[in-house]
Formats: sequence, structure tokens, C-alpha cells
Amino acid sequence: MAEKREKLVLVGNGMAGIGTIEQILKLGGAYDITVFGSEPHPNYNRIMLSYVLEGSKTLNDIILNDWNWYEDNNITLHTGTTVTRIDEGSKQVVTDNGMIAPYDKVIIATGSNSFILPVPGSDKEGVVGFRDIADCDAMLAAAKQYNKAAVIGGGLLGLEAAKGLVNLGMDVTVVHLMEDLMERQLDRNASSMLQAELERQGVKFAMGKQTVELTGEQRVSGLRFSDDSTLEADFVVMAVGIKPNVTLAKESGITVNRGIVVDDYLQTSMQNIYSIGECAEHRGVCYGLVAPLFEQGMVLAKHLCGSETKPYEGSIVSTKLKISGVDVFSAGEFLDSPEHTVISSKDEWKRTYKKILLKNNVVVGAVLFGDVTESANLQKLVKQGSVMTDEIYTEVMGTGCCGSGAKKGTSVEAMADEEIVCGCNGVTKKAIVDAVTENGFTTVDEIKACTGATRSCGGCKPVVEQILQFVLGDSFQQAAKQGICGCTTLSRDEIVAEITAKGLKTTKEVMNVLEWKQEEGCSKCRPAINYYLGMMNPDTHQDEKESRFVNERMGANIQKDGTYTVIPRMYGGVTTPEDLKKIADVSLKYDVKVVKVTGGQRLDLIGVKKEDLPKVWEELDMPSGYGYAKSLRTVKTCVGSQFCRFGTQDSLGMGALIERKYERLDFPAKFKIAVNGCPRNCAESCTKDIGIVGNDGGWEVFIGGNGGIKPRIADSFCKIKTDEELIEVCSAVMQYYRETGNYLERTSEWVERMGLEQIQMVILNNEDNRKELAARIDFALTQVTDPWKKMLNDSSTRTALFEETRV
Ligand SMILES: Cc1cc2nc3c(=O)[nH]c(=O)nc-3n(C[C@H](O)[C@H](O)[C@H](O)COP(=O)(O)OP(=O)(O)OC[C@H]3O[C@@H](n4cnc5c(N)ncnc54)[C@H](O)[C@@H]3O)c2cc1C
Ligand SMILES: NC(=O)c1ccc[n+]([C@@H]2O[C@H](COP(=O)([O-])OP(=O)(O)OC[C@H]3O[C@@H](n4cnc5c(N)ncnc54)[C@H](O)[C@@H]3O)[C@@H](O)[C@H]2O)c1
Ligand code: SF4
Ligand code: FES
Repeated sequence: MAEKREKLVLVGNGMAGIGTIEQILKLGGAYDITVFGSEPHPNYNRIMLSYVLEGSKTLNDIILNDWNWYEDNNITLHTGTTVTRIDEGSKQVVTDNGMIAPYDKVIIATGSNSFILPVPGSDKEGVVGFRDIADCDAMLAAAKQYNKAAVIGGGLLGLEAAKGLVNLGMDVTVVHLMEDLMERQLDRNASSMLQAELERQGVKFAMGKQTVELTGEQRVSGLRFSDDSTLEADFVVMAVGIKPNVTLAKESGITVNRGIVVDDYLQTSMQNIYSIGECAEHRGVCYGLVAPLFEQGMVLAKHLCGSETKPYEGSIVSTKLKISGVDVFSAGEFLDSPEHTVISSKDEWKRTYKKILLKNNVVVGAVLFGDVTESANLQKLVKQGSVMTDEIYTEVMGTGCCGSGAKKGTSVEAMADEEIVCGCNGVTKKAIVDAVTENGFTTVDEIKACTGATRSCGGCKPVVEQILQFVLGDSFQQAAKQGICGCTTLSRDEIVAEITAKGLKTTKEVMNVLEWKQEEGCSKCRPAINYYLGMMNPDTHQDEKESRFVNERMGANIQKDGTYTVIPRMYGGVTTPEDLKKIADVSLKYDVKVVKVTGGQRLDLIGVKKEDLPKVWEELDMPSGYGYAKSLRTVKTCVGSQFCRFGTQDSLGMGALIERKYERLDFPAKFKIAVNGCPRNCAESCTKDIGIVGNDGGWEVFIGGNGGIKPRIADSFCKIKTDEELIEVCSAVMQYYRETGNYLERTSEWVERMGLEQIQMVILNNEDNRKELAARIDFALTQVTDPWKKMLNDSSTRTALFEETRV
């Protein structure tokens, strides 16, 4: 006879509850499992709601266990159903829609609710918490209709919400009770650096303000503070903390304090009823982060499956703010007192800060701002209560400023098998090692798909990579390498090295000699090799038109009706009445459908017939604006010191100079620059490949910004005093990108891949390197010519491209 399986009921379909069920399934626990969840969704990654709001993830992306997962694992799921009572006597749970389910064991994982300030007006329309998909939807909808948002609470949640709403185009003010942001995780130094950085990114702050009323009629229209000052707002997000959801436990007679009181095996005051996650209170602590919840889940799963387990003794928490371009980390203790020994370094220029706290020479806490490369390492040291040694000091503090040049990474070899590497998903070192050895995995993505490690906040990725490297040993480099396309297994770097070593001159030669699988290559590798050859041999390489994308071959962008666009150069976005007249005359003569002002401050003649292109170019008699090319597109400028009251630098002059200097050169991908006369940044440097801002009597340079599909705020690269130095640094950055960038890789990805510090080290710390890079780009620039002029002077190309194929 089959063994009778016990009935396990999980109340709460969130990360803690389902995380525990996943562990139970892994351990082969013999339970009939029923899950009740109030929300109408399968289990999703609540952490990622910040990314959904910010726009980098969709709701679909954040589902952790889809409907099929429940079915595949024989789990009965009731969504949109709230359990209202657990009857210990009859061993049944009762729901709000009249269902009754028998149990042998129950896990209560009901999480938390947003804490809504009990002030008059907090129930008005337009006031939300930020906790679930429904809240997120409300915020996305509000951003389309309303403009002025107030986020009450300057903790992790409030700041992530505020940045999300700024990204959605709202005017956002964070209203914070205290004088320091994230005062539960950061000291004053880190808080003020954080505030300055977020202000730079467009968030406004009202600090030290206690909200006493939300004003308005039916809908909120503003906030009134205890000092009687007010703030206008037509949308309010409450992010002032969370309240453990203990209603069910209370109704069922289970002992409740702030949370549901549990022992070291997560058992409540009632037999066979357990509680984990944010709703549980263990040794007086209710946690609000996922890592502790997974630690609890591991202990409970083992306990319920009869496996040997240590008791749960509490967790040391660490946090990381999930806002792109704002790196903040905090673990353990963070405020120094006389009993601490403090190790710290602050670099106001690089905007980095690092503080490590020791008690009796044991690492008890750390705060990082700006550079969080050591976060995984410090988290481990704090968690293990490591004793500070010379070796650890060098490792975490490094020889250079804020750790640059330090020996990076944790010693993964020394980690215990059971140590959790991915706190968000409760994945141990052993699970990762097993995944690699048993399945032959070679990439972090494969490990992520199998174990879940790195799938949430991503903070554990460096350690996962180190484990991968440790397990694969010498074969790591080999495994990590991927061919640039299906035609070859060679990476970009190997191809470039072979071109140099073997003196290869043409794409055909590269493909033949390097034994391409397809003789003719493909649309991915042909343009890439043509670019690499041109970049390496600017004076001798014969550009291969047939290897270029169609728009580059035509010198114009094809539109959906088969006509083309023509964008002439306007250096620094400045034009003249004469040029405007030419543009108007040509547009009228050639029946141009629309003349559009582009985002890059120039004029786009849209709807030119293919056969008219050469005549339009000829009659405009202006240089090509390269609107179709992997090349310098525009240099956007603000008015600057020539005219603007605030301007401290001549952005118009500098923008035009830069555009004239670097136009026509091939880059791995399109390249955009902005120059601003002062930090007000009217030309929006933060989304450009290079952003230049007049600052402190000199210039500040930003790199790696992108406003496209995957937006990225540029990183501050350096501050410079003179125009000459600025040109030298820009030259070096551009040439280093040209020489090391993968074809089609934007600088936003390049900076992430190379690491900002590495680029700074090559360009800023080594004057010889910088000058050599600048000399190489100058040489390449001597070889460029205007493509429109070239085509006009080449009658055979002109005939072949624009006349023979006339339709
Ligand atoms: C926007 C946001 C960003 C975050 N970012 C991070 C981060 O970066 N790092 C981090 O560590 N943590 C982060 N957190 C916190 C983290 O998401 C939570 O700690 C975690 O999700 C809590 O899991 P839980 O299962 O205990 O509770 P919950 O996720 O709240 O799940 C509980 C579920 O139970 C349901 N429920 C409640 N009562 C009942 C009932 N009676 N019957 C049936 N169902 C019920 C609820 O509807 C809910 O779906 C973030 C939270 C938010 C909101
Ligand atoms: N990146 C992350 O790890 C992350 C991100 C989002 C949320 N979370 C978690 O979600 C939960 C909720 O986050 P949270 O930021 O709301 O909680 P929190 O308790 O960490 O922060 C709330 C903040 O609101 C402030 N505050 C309190 N009353 C206020 C008032 N009347 N006016 C203005 N400010 C007031 C507090 O000073 C505090 O800084 C936490 O457990 C947090 O850890 C974590
Ligand atoms: S960035 Fe500064 S100098 Fe340029 S227009 Fe704006 S305010 Fe004026
Ligand atoms: S620690 Fe957050 S995804 Fe691994």
C-alpha cells in the first residue's frame, strides 16, 4: 500500500513561502501541498518591482514560478484567495471564499503590508504604498496622467520608487523624516553622498519633514508638514516601512508580538503551525529582506522533511540599493562609536567612500558608496565575524584609493559548502559547484537558470563567477570564450590578435585563414571584421562597401515607404541663415515630405527619393551628418558662456570643435556627445557616450551614458582643468573604445564590461598611454573623407547605387 502523504498547507504565495516549498521538493519531502495566495498571480520576484517601475523589466520577466511549475510539482494553487482562519481543533484552514482545506502542517508566510501613515487624508485617491504588482500598476498609470509626485520615506523602498518615477518623467520629491537618507543603513557621510548623487539624477528632497496631513478633495493635491510648510503633489507614495501581516495568526489564536512569534525551528506557539518570512518574529526580530527569509526557509524545509538541521539563530543582513548608477552597500553595524575601530577612506573627486567597522579587531560592519566591488567580500567577512588581518586589509582596502588595485574577490576555495552565496535565492556554494560539475555548465547564465543564483538583485554575480572559475580551473578561459557569430568559435580579441599576427588584410582573407565555417561569413561577422581591419590599419585598409549595412552603403537611412532621410552636419547644433535657406530650397525642389528637428539638434530631411539623393547632397553642399553610421553622430550643446547667464564654459565653441575634429571616423557603434556650459546640464550629458560639463572652472567628463533601449546614466570619469587636456582625454577614451570595443557594443555596455576603474587606470593613471591613444586617433582622423562628396565624385558607384536600380 502506498505510504499516506501528509497534507502541507502554505498560506502566502510569496518568495519566503515558495522558497521553502522549493527546498522541500529538492529534499524529496512526501507532502500533498496546497498553496493559498491573496494576489491573483503565481509567485513573482517582489524585489524586481523596482526594476519594473524603473522600466528595465516587465511583469512577465519577474515571474519566478509560472502556473506550469505548480502543476508539474502536483501543487494545488488557489490564487486570489485569502485564508481567514486556522482551526487547530479540526486541523483545517478556512478561506474568505468559503473553502475549507484540511492540514497536517501549515506554514504561515503572509509577509507584510505597507505601513500607511495614520494622518488625515491618507485614504485619498492618488495615495499608494509600494508593495505588489497592483501598486506598481497604479504607479505606472499615475505617471501617464499626473506630474508631481511625493514619495514619503527616504529608505531603500522610497528611493527606488522615487528614481522609478523620475524615469517615468514625473517631478519627484522625497519627503524624509530624518536629516539623513537611509539612516538605518548608512552613516552621515554615505547618506550625504547618496543624496547628492540622486539630486544629480533628478530626485528632489524635503528633509527633516514630518507629514501631518494629505490635502485635497477626493484626490490628493498636496502635503502639509508639522512646521506648517506645504508641498504640492498629485500623487503620493508611502514608503515609510512595513507592518508584518499577522491578521490570520491573531484570528487563529497564535501568539503574536510585532510579528508571529517563532522558535529556532520556525514553529509558532501552536503545534504543526510554522511561520517564516517577513510576518515571522524570531528572537525579537522581524526581517524585511529576502536573504534571512531563505535562511529560515532552509531550516524549516529540512525540519519538515526530517533532515538534520542546525537551528535558525538569526541573520546578519546586508543591503544594496538597486538604482542604476548609484552604488550603495551596507552590512552589519554602520554607525561608529567609541568601541569601534574604524577603517575608512573617502574620495570626493571619485565620489567613493568606504568604511569598515571593527569591534575587538573583528569585522562587524561595512558601508560602501560609489565603488561596491568589495561588497560580496565584506558581506562574507561581517557574516563570519572574521578577524582583521594584514592580508584581509590589503584585499578590501587595496593600495590605491578606495580599493582600486586591490586583490579582488573572496577566496571561494575557503568557503564552506553550505555557505549561502546568493542571499536573495538561498543558493549555497555546493549547489553552484554541483550545478557546474554535474551539468558541465560554463556560464553564469546557465547557473542562474539551474539554481536561481543571481536571478534577483545580482549582487552575488561576482562570487558566482569566482566559483565558476574555481571549479573550471584552466578550462574557464576556454569555456568563457564565445565566437562572434555562428561562423567561428573565435572571439573578437582572438580575431584581432590573428589579424595582427598574420597580417591579414581583407575580410575574405580573415575568413579563409581563420577557417570560417561559412565561406562568405554572415551579416554579423562581415561588418565587424571590416570595422576591425579599418580600425587597425586606417591608412591601408580598403573599406569594403559590400560588408557594410545597407544604410551605410547608401549614405542615408531607408524609411518604411522606401524613401530616405538626409541629415547634414550642423556642428554643435548651430546653423546659419544661408544653410537654412539651402535646406529650405532643396526641400521644396525635391518634394521633401517632412523637415524634422532631431533630438541631436539638427535637421532631418525625411522622404527623399533614392534617385534624388546625390542631387540633394550636391545642392545642399554640406557635410554628411552620418545619421546612418556607426560613427560620431551629433555633439549636442547648450548655449553656454557665450550667451547663458549661468554658463561658465563655452559649450558652443567646444561642441563645434569636437564635432569637427572627430567626425567621419568609424566606431564600434554609433557615438553621441554632449557639451554643457555648467552643471545644470541642459544638453543632457548623462545619456551620452561622452558627456562634458563645465564645472569648477574646468570640465567634468562622463562616459558610458545611453538613452536608448537599455538606458544607462553615464559615469563620472574625471575632472579636467584645460581645453587641451579635455581633447586629449576625449581622444584617448574614443580610441580606447575603438580598439577594445566589440563591434555594435555601445559604450554603455563597454564601460560595464571593461569596468570604469580599468578605463580610468589606462587613460588617467598613465600619461604615456593616454598620449599614445590620442596620437593613434589623430592619425586615423587624417585618413577620413566625406562619404557624400566621395560618392558624388565616383560616377560608377553613383550609377550603380542610385541610377541602375531605379524603380
Ligand atoms: C519594491 C520592493 C523592492 C524590494 N527590494 C528588495 C531587495 O532588493 N532586496 C531584498 O532583500 N528585499 C527586497 N524587498 C523586500 C522583499 O521583497 C521581501 O522581504 C520579500 O518579498 C518578503 O517575502 P515574504 O514571502 O515574507 O512576503 P511577501 O512577499 O509579502 O508574500 C506574502 C504573500 O502572502 C499573501 N498573503 C498575505 N496574507 C494572506 C492570507 N491570509 N492568505 C493568503 N495569502 C496571503 C500576500 O498577498 C503575499 O502575496 C523589496 C520589497 C519591495 C516591495
Ligand atoms: N534594495 C533593497 O534591499 C530594498 C529595496 C526596497 C525595499 N526593501 C525592503 O522593503 C521594506 C520596506 O522598505 P522601506 O524603505 O519602506 O522601509 P524602511 O523601514 O527601511 O525605511 C523607511 C524610511 O522611512 C522613514 N520614515 C518613517 N516615517 C516617516 C515619515 N513620517 N515621513 C518621512 N519618512 C519617514 C524612515 O526614517 C526610514 O528611513 C524594508 O524591509 C526594506 O528592507 C529593500
Ligand atoms: S547647462 Fe548651464 S550654461 Fe548651459 S544652457 Fe544650461 S544653464 Fe546655461
Ligand atoms: S544575492 Fe541577490 S541575486 Fe544573488
